Amino acid sequence: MSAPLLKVSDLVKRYGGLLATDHLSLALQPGELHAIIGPNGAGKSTLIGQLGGEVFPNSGRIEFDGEDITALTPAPRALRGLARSYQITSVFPEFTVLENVVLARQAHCGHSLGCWTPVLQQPELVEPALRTIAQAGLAHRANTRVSELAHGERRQLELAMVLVADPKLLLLDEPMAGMSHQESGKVVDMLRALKGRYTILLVEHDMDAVFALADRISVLVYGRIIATGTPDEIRDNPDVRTAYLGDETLDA
Ligand SMILES: Nc1ncnc2c1ncn2[C@@H]1O[C@H](COP(=O)(O)OP(=O)(O)OP(=O)(O)O)[C@@H](O)[C@H]1O
Repeated sequence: MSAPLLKVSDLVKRYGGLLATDHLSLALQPGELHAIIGPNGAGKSTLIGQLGGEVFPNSGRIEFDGEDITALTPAPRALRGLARSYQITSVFPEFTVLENVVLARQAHCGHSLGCWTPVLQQPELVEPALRTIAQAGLAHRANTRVSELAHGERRQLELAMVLVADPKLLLLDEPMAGMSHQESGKVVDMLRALKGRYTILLVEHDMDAVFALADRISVLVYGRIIATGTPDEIRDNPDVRTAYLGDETLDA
Protein backbone atom coordinates (compact mmCIF):
# COMPACT_ATOMS: atom_id res chain seq x y z
CA MET A 1 0.00 0.00 0.00
CA SER A 2 1.30 3.48 -0.86
CA ALA A 3 1.82 6.25 1.69
CA PRO A 4 -1.50 7.86 2.68
CA LEU A 5 -2.28 11.25 1.15
CA LEU A 6 -4.08 12.30 4.33
CA LYS A 7 -3.20 10.97 7.75
CA VAL A 8 -5.14 12.05 10.83
CA SER A 9 -3.70 10.89 14.16
CA ASP A 10 -5.37 11.00 17.56
CA LEU A 11 -7.37 14.15 16.80
CA VAL A 12 -9.28 15.70 19.71
CA LYS A 13 -11.73 18.63 19.60
CA ARG A 14 -13.59 19.65 22.76
CA TYR A 15 -16.48 22.07 23.08
CA GLY A 16 -16.60 22.63 26.84
CA GLY A 17 -17.27 19.18 28.31
CA LEU A 18 -18.28 17.69 24.94
CA LEU A 19 -15.78 15.63 22.96
CA ALA A 20 -16.87 16.42 19.39
CA THR A 21 -13.78 14.60 18.04
CA ASP A 22 -12.61 11.82 20.32
CA HIS A 23 -9.03 10.64 19.61
CA LEU A 24 -9.87 10.09 15.95
CA SER A 25 -7.40 8.53 13.50
CA LEU A 26 -7.98 8.12 9.78
CA ALA A 27 -5.84 7.51 6.67
CA LEU A 28 -6.82 8.14 3.06
CA GLN A 29 -4.98 6.37 0.25
CA PRO A 30 -4.30 8.30 -2.98
CA GLY A 31 -7.18 7.88 -5.44
CA GLU A 32 -9.60 6.59 -2.83
CA LEU A 33 -13.19 7.81 -2.42
CA HIS A 34 -13.71 7.60 1.33
CA ALA A 35 -17.09 8.46 2.82
CA ILE A 36 -17.79 9.53 6.40
CA ILE A 37 -21.24 8.72 7.69
CA GLY A 38 -22.78 8.98 11.13
CA PRO A 39 -25.95 10.02 12.94
CA ASN A 40 -26.79 13.69 13.48
CA GLY A 41 -24.36 15.36 15.87
CA ALA A 42 -21.73 12.61 15.44
CA GLY A 43 -19.02 15.16 14.63
CA LYS A 44 -18.82 15.02 10.82
CA SER A 45 -18.87 18.80 10.29
CA THR A 46 -16.39 19.30 13.12
CA LEU A 47 -14.02 16.80 11.48
CA ILE A 48 -14.35 18.39 8.02
CA GLY A 49 -13.79 21.81 9.63
CA GLN A 50 -10.53 20.58 11.16
CA LEU A 51 -9.39 19.07 7.86
CA GLY A 52 -10.19 22.29 5.99
CA GLY A 53 -8.47 24.44 8.62
CA GLU A 54 -11.48 26.44 9.88
CA VAL A 55 -11.59 24.59 13.21
CA PHE A 56 -8.43 23.90 15.19
CA PRO A 57 -8.10 20.71 17.23
CA ASN A 58 -7.14 20.68 20.91
CA SER A 59 -4.60 17.97 20.18
CA GLY A 60 -3.62 15.48 17.52
CA ARG A 61 -2.02 15.82 14.12
CA ILE A 62 -3.13 16.17 10.49
CA GLU A 63 -0.59 15.27 7.79
CA PHE A 64 -1.26 16.01 4.14
CA ASP A 65 1.03 14.75 1.41
CA GLY A 66 3.72 14.02 3.99
CA GLU A 67 3.58 17.46 5.64
CA ASP A 68 2.20 18.41 9.07
CA ILE A 69 -0.61 20.89 8.28
CA THR A 70 -2.29 20.86 11.72
CA ALA A 71 -1.57 24.54 12.39
CA LEU A 72 -2.26 25.86 8.87
CA THR A 73 -5.26 28.06 8.00
CA PRO A 74 -7.48 27.22 4.99
CA ALA A 75 -5.62 29.30 2.36
CA PRO A 76 -2.20 27.58 2.69
CA ARG A 77 -3.97 24.21 2.84
CA ALA A 78 -5.74 25.05 -0.44
CA LEU A 79 -2.43 26.07 -2.00
CA ARG A 80 -1.05 22.64 -1.11
CA GLY A 81 -3.96 21.01 -2.94
CA LEU A 82 -6.49 20.40 -0.18
CA ALA A 83 -9.75 21.82 -1.51
CA ARG A 84 -13.12 22.17 0.16
CA SER A 85 -16.00 22.86 -2.20
CA TYR A 86 -18.05 25.28 -0.14
CA GLN A 87 -15.02 27.55 0.37
CA ILE A 88 -15.92 29.16 -2.93
CA THR A 89 -17.24 32.58 -1.99
CA SER A 90 -16.40 34.51 -5.12
CA VAL A 91 -19.09 33.37 -7.55
CA PHE A 92 -20.15 36.26 -9.77
CA PRO A 93 -23.87 35.76 -10.57
CA GLU A 94 -23.91 38.06 -13.60
CA PHE A 95 -20.91 36.33 -15.17
CA THR A 96 -21.20 33.12 -17.16
CA VAL A 97 -20.18 29.69 -15.89
CA LEU A 98 -17.08 29.81 -18.11
CA GLU A 99 -16.08 33.30 -16.91
CA ASN A 100 -16.39 32.24 -13.26
CA VAL A 101 -14.31 29.11 -13.73
CA VAL A 102 -11.69 31.01 -15.75
CA LEU A 103 -11.42 33.56 -12.92
CA ALA A 104 -11.04 30.74 -10.38
CA ARG A 105 -8.21 29.33 -12.50
CA GLN A 106 -6.58 32.76 -12.69
CA ALA A 107 -6.84 33.18 -8.90
CA HIS A 108 -5.20 29.77 -8.46
CA CYS A 109 -2.38 30.58 -10.88
CA GLY A 110 -1.60 33.95 -9.25
CA HIS A 111 -0.41 36.96 -11.19
CA SER A 112 2.08 35.30 -13.48
CA LEU A 113 -0.38 35.26 -16.37
CA GLY A 114 -1.02 38.22 -18.66
CA CYS A 115 -3.20 40.45 -16.48
CA TRP A 116 -3.99 42.91 -19.27
CA THR A 117 -5.28 40.36 -21.77
CA PRO A 118 -9.03 39.60 -21.43
CA VAL A 119 -9.28 36.32 -19.56
CA LEU A 120 -11.38 34.60 -22.24
CA GLN A 121 -8.55 35.17 -24.72
CA GLN A 122 -6.04 33.27 -22.60
CA PRO A 123 -6.04 29.61 -23.68
CA GLU A 124 -3.97 28.62 -20.60
CA LEU A 125 -7.00 29.69 -18.53
CA VAL A 126 -9.85 28.78 -20.88
CA GLU A 127 -8.74 25.23 -21.74
CA PRO A 128 -8.55 23.91 -18.17
CA ALA A 129 -11.76 25.79 -17.37
CA LEU A 130 -13.68 24.10 -20.20
CA ARG A 131 -12.25 20.72 -19.20
CA THR A 132 -13.40 20.99 -15.59
CA ILE A 133 -16.78 22.44 -16.59
CA ALA A 134 -17.26 19.27 -18.67
CA GLN A 135 -16.08 17.10 -15.73
CA ALA A 136 -18.68 18.79 -13.55
CA GLY A 137 -21.38 17.99 -16.14
CA LEU A 138 -22.02 21.60 -17.11
CA ALA A 139 -20.58 21.77 -20.65
CA HIS A 140 -24.01 22.69 -22.07
CA ARG A 141 -24.24 25.61 -19.61
CA ALA A 142 -20.75 27.08 -20.14
CA ASN A 143 -22.12 30.30 -21.59
CA THR A 144 -25.08 30.64 -19.22
CA ARG A 145 -25.12 33.33 -16.54
CA VAL A 146 -24.76 31.89 -13.05
CA SER A 147 -27.93 33.73 -11.94
CA GLU A 148 -29.89 31.53 -14.37
CA LEU A 149 -28.60 28.20 -13.00
CA ALA A 150 -30.78 25.81 -10.99
CA HIS A 151 -29.66 25.00 -7.42
CA GLY A 152 -28.07 21.69 -8.43
CA GLU A 153 -26.23 23.29 -11.35
CA ARG A 154 -24.81 25.90 -9.00
CA ARG A 155 -23.39 23.14 -6.81
CA GLN A 156 -21.88 21.62 -9.98
CA LEU A 157 -20.32 25.01 -10.76
CA GLU A 158 -18.78 25.13 -7.27
CA LEU A 159 -17.25 21.75 -7.95
CA ALA A 160 -15.87 22.92 -11.33
CA MET A 161 -14.31 25.93 -9.57
CA VAL A 162 -12.60 23.60 -7.10
CA LEU A 163 -11.44 21.14 -9.76
CA VAL A 164 -9.89 23.90 -11.90
CA ALA A 165 -7.33 24.48 -9.11
CA ASP A 166 -5.96 20.92 -9.66
CA PRO A 167 -6.58 19.70 -6.09
CA LYS A 168 -4.98 16.57 -4.69
CA LEU A 169 -7.76 16.03 -2.18
CA LEU A 170 -11.39 17.08 -2.45
CA LEU A 171 -13.34 17.54 0.77
CA LEU A 172 -17.01 17.31 -0.17
CA ASP A 173 -19.40 18.29 2.61
CA GLU A 174 -22.90 17.11 1.71
CA PRO A 175 -22.68 17.87 -2.03
CA MET A 176 -26.21 16.53 -2.56
CA ALA A 177 -27.86 18.62 0.19
CA GLY A 178 -31.05 20.30 -1.00
CA MET A 179 -30.99 18.57 -4.38
CA SER A 180 -33.86 16.82 -6.14
CA HIS A 181 -33.54 13.07 -6.76
CA GLN A 182 -32.69 13.80 -10.40
CA GLU A 183 -30.06 16.40 -9.49
CA SER A 184 -28.38 14.15 -6.92
CA GLY A 185 -28.34 11.36 -9.52
CA LYS A 186 -26.32 13.67 -11.76
CA VAL A 187 -23.85 14.40 -8.95
CA VAL A 188 -23.45 10.65 -8.32
CA ASP A 189 -22.64 10.14 -12.03
CA MET A 190 -20.19 13.02 -11.91
CA LEU A 191 -18.41 11.75 -8.79
CA ARG A 192 -18.25 8.28 -10.30
CA ALA A 193 -16.47 9.81 -13.32
CA LEU A 194 -14.02 11.65 -11.01
CA LYS A 195 -13.31 8.55 -8.91
CA GLY A 196 -9.72 7.38 -9.09
CA ARG A 197 -8.52 10.63 -10.65
CA TYR A 198 -8.88 12.54 -7.38
CA THR A 199 -8.73 11.50 -3.77
CA ILE A 200 -12.13 12.36 -2.30
CA LEU A 201 -13.43 12.58 1.27
CA LEU A 202 -17.22 12.66 1.10
CA VAL A 203 -19.55 13.52 3.97
CA GLU A 204 -23.09 12.81 2.83
CA HIS A 205 -26.44 11.91 4.35
CA ASP A 206 -27.71 10.30 1.11
CA MET A 207 -26.91 6.66 1.88
CA ASP A 208 -27.79 5.42 -1.60
CA ALA A 209 -25.13 7.76 -2.97
CA VAL A 210 -22.56 6.82 -0.29
CA PHE A 211 -22.97 3.07 -0.74
CA ALA A 212 -22.93 3.41 -4.54
CA LEU A 213 -19.77 5.52 -4.66
CA ALA A 214 -17.44 4.85 -1.75
CA ASP A 215 -14.41 2.57 -1.87
CA ARG A 216 -14.37 2.69 1.93
CA ILE A 217 -16.71 4.10 4.53
CA SER A 218 -15.88 5.26 8.07
CA VAL A 219 -18.70 5.44 10.58
CA LEU A 220 -18.51 8.23 13.13
CA VAL A 221 -20.48 8.02 16.40
CA TYR A 222 -20.01 10.49 19.28
CA GLY A 223 -16.77 11.75 17.73
CA ARG A 224 -15.21 8.30 17.36
CA ILE A 225 -14.80 6.13 14.28
CA ILE A 226 -16.47 2.87 15.23
CA ALA A 227 -15.82 1.08 11.92
CA THR A 228 -14.00 1.51 8.62
CA GLY A 229 -14.51 -0.83 5.68
CA THR A 230 -15.96 -1.47 2.24
CA PRO A 231 -19.68 -0.73 1.76
CA ASP A 232 -20.50 -4.44 2.20
CA GLU A 233 -18.41 -4.69 5.38
CA ILE A 234 -20.08 -1.60 6.81
CA ARG A 235 -23.59 -2.77 5.93
CA ASP A 236 -22.97 -6.08 7.73
CA ASN A 237 -21.12 -4.65 10.76
CA PRO A 238 -23.13 -5.28 13.97
CA ASP A 239 -21.78 -2.16 15.75
CA VAL A 240 -22.83 -0.01 12.82
CA ARG A 241 -26.27 -1.59 12.74
CA THR A 242 -26.62 -0.86 16.47
CA ALA A 243 -25.61 2.78 15.94
CA TYR A 244 -28.29 3.08 13.26
CA LEU A 245 -30.84 1.00 15.20
CA GLY A 246 -34.35 1.61 13.95
CA ASP A 247 -32.99 3.43 10.94
CA GLU A 248 -33.69 1.81 7.56
CA THR A 249 -30.97 3.70 5.71
CA LEU A 250 -28.52 0.76 5.81
CA ASP A 251 -31.06 -1.63 4.28
CA ALA A 252 -31.23 0.25 0.99
N1 LIG B 1 -19.11 25.60 17.72
C1 LIG B 1 -19.63 24.68 18.54
N2 LIG B 1 -19.78 24.93 19.85
C2 LIG B 1 -20.28 24.01 20.71
N3 LIG B 1 -20.66 22.77 20.33
C3 LIG B 1 -20.53 22.45 19.03
C4 LIG B 1 -20.02 23.38 18.07
N4 LIG B 1 -20.00 22.78 16.84
C5 LIG B 1 -20.49 21.54 17.03
N5 LIG B 1 -20.81 21.35 18.33
C6 LIG B 1 -21.33 20.10 18.91
O1 LIG B 1 -20.42 19.06 18.53
C7 LIG B 1 -21.13 17.87 18.22
C8 LIG B 1 -20.82 17.45 16.81
O2 LIG B 1 -21.44 18.37 15.90
P1 LIG B 1 -21.25 18.29 14.32
O3 LIG B 1 -22.00 19.44 13.73
O4 LIG B 1 -19.82 18.18 13.99
O5 LIG B 1 -21.99 16.91 13.98
P2 LIG B 1 -22.47 16.38 12.56
O6 LIG B 1 -22.18 14.92 12.54
O7 LIG B 1 -21.91 17.19 11.46
O8 LIG B 1 -24.06 16.61 12.64
P3 LIG B 1 -25.12 16.76 11.42
O9 LIG B 1 -25.17 15.44 10.71
O10 LIG B 1 -26.40 17.03 12.17
O11 LIG B 1 -24.67 17.89 10.57
C9 LIG B 1 -22.62 18.19 18.43
O12 LIG B 1 -23.00 17.74 19.73
C10 LIG B 1 -22.68 19.69 18.34
O13 LIG B 1 -23.75 20.21 19.11
